[in-house]
Amino acid sequence: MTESMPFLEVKNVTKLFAGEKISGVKNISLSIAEGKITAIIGRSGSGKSTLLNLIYGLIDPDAGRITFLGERVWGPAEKLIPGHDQMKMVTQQSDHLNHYAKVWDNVASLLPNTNLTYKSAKTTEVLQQLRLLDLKERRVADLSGGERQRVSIARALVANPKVLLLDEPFNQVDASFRDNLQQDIREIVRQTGLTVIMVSHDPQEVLSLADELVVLKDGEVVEAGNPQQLYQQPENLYTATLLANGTVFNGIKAASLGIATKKKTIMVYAEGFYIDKNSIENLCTIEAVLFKGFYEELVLNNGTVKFKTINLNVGAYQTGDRVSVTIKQFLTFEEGLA
Ligand SMILES: Nc1ncnc2c1ncn2[C@@H]1O[C@H](COP(=O)(O)OP(=O)(O)OP(=O)(O)O)[C@@H](O)[C@H]1O
Repeated sequence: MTESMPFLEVKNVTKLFAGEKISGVKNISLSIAEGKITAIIGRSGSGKSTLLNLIYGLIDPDAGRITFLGERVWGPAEKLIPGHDQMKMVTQQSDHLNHYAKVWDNVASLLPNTNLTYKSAKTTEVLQQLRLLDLKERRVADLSGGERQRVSIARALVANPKVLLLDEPFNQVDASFRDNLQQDIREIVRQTGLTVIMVSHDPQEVLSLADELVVLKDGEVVEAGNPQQLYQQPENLYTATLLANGTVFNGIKAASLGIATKKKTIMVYAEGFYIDKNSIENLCTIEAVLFKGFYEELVLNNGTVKFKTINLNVGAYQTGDRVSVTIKQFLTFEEGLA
């Protein structure tokens, strides 16, 4: 690959579906960086899966083109077996697994028998990377949902694809299992230079896992950048509400909290408030204390507006307490509330 050649490029791609209302993706252009994890985020129906399917070549664009390593990605209209040879996709359904075969065979069967030493070594390597080696003799039918997802990913990786596409792959996996799997994927990316493009609904997941975020709204890219930048300085209210837990106010309500701005909308993240039990400025009532484990969510009301904040000092506040609230930081937007 030459220096100037983009790794994977989506250029002015449109794919529309006729339905009650026209939907799909519209005039999308983006460049995917090699060896990085790019997450596509957006509300339900914003076109995330459609974009992933277009990149993989599972559907044909109406207009525009996708190029991978300088060559066009062809869709089913031009290609008999859909899906690019150097990409692999894993979705929530692990239907392609043979549930009655062992984990080992499900993974090894993707490699040819021309070099049995390589086949065995590569299968061992991938099973090890995905912490499946101890389960290699188990039938897929006897595995948990999370373990099956690991097998699906191992199967996808055994043939050394350049790109792994993940469509909400961690949805059915419990939180601790998901964290471990995410760390393992990060490690594989670091070790092998694999490029990952994932679709996710989960803000925690994309913020901790992705190097780059692409935000889709109604089939269009509204914003893209690294997670920290998009979390701290989103250009759009839409992006802020996708990524952060916070409260959105109009100007009048914001004024009641001491924020003066000409912008239409204000968002304060849950961590943007400062609570003080001992001050009498800007008093608010605690309407609810929601235990979340190592922190609590407090629902507060100042008589004009209700909002939520987090409190790490678990047990310090009770429902009905009056506390002083100061806003440490907030974001302003020209957009009105949707
Ligand atoms: N094959 C299809 N035929 C008709 N409409 C479709 C088809 N595929 C997708 N759509 C529509 O295109 C829009 C985008 O769908 P897509 O599945 O890409 O969204 P998404 O962001 O992945 O949503 P979700 O998060 O709910 O999975 C939706 O309105 C959907 O109904």
